[in-house]
This record gives sequence, structure tokens and C-alpha cells, in this order.
Amino acid sequence: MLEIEALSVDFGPRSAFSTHYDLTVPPGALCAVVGPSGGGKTTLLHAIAGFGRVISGAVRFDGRDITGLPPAARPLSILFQEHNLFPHLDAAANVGLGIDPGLKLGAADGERISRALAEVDLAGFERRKPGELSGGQRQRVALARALVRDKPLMLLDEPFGALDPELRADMIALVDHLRAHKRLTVLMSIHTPGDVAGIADLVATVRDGRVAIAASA
Ligand SMILES: Nc1ncnc2c1ncn2[C@@H]1O[C@H](COP(=O)(O)OP(=O)(O)OP(=O)(O)O)[C@@H](O)[C@H]1O
Repeated sequence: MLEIEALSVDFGPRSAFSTHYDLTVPPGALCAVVGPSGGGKTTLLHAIAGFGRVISGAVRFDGRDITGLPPAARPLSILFQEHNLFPHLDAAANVGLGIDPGLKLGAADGERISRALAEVDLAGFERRKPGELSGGQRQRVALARALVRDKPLMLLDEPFGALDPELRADMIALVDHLRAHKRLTVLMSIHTPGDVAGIADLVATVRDGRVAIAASA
């Protein structure tokens, strides 16, 4: 269970934007985060991931307070808007960055990487560079990099917005399949709520730095 309680983030004295988030996501649920542009969806996901300065409130996962933990120590993986694949690294190395940013990887890690690529339907694509992949396949590599970390909570910030509607639907169906198969709790911000109709368990509407409505879908 993910619990966000009265969470407030500081953007410094020059920002007029204030936040106060409350949200509870049951274990294994897929929660869609929707709302107007500039409403605070990315800020919420960043705060859960440990980016940004939290000034008050708490983030708990499975009863454990993770508010003070550095990003890498949190039980989560992230896939943000810019998926930032490195063009000079092949798919396996790009996924390996999820295990160790310094790419000091052993033989067992190679198996983990291949497994993560297979989970996103890219078995055998290990040696392909991003320039040799389609846009949808690049998103799958980025998703594999998040999966390979084997963390119980996955945060996705508008991850498939650049894809056409059909590919977006495929990717969301894949995330939902992985959520069920790997028992992940998933928080995913999206611009088009229709994309998760019939898929999300919970829809959180974020505006003015708050969760205005959290409703079962
Ligand atoms: N580093 C920052 N410093 C100051 N203000 C910021 C910073 N990052 C974001 N903001 C402000 O916080 C508010 C919320 O931004 P955020 O990116 O969380 O919105 P969003 O709902 O994700 O928007 P979008 O749907 O357009 O991606 C905006 O008003 C933005 O200008």
C-alpha cells in the first residue's frame, strides 16, 4: 500500500506553486493520475521518487516511512517523460543502467537484462542500439530498464504520450499485464483519461497541487 499524507514540496521563494497531496493506493492497484497541465502531476511523482525538497508530510510504502530515503534506496522504479536512452549504448546496456548506473555488471545481470527485455516482448534485441529501434520499441526498452530493478512500486510519468493512440493502448495493456504478473503497485500520469478506461483501479485527479478527487474507476 502506498500512502501519501499531507505531502508538501518546496520550490523555493520564487515559486508561487504550493502543494499538499493526500493519496492512498491499495497494494497491486493501478492508479491513473490525471488533471490539467501544470496541476502538479509530475511534482507528485517526483516527490514520491525522492526528487525535490519535501517540507512536510510523509510517503509510506507497505507501512514503512520512506520520506527521508535517497531516491536509489526507495522501493520503486521510475519511467519519466523523457526516457533518456543513451544512443551509443545497445538495448542490453541501456537496461543494465537500471541495475547499476556505472554498468559494472556480472553474468547473472546479463540474464536479468534478457529476462526484462523478454517481459516487454523484446527477446533477442539485446544488441540493438536505440537508433535501430522504432519509437514503441524504444519505450519498451525504457520500461525494461524500470522492470529490471525488481521494485514493488512503479511510477510512470506520461510515459507514452509521444506514441500514436494504438501503440499507447498496447503499452498501457503491457503495463497492466506486468502489474498483475509481477504484483506491482503502479502510479501512472496520463493526459488522456480515456486511455486507462477499464484498466485503472483508481483515478486521482490532481489540480492546484492537490489530489482533488481519488475515485475507484
Ligand atoms: N523546479 C520548479 N521550480 C518552480 N516551479 C516548478 C518547478 N517544477 C514545476 N514547477 C511548477 O509546479 C507546477 C506543477 O508542475 P507539474 O510539472 O507538476 O505539472 P503537471 O501536472 O505534471 O503538468 P503537465 O501535465 O503539463 O506535465 C507548475 O506550475 C510548474 O510551473
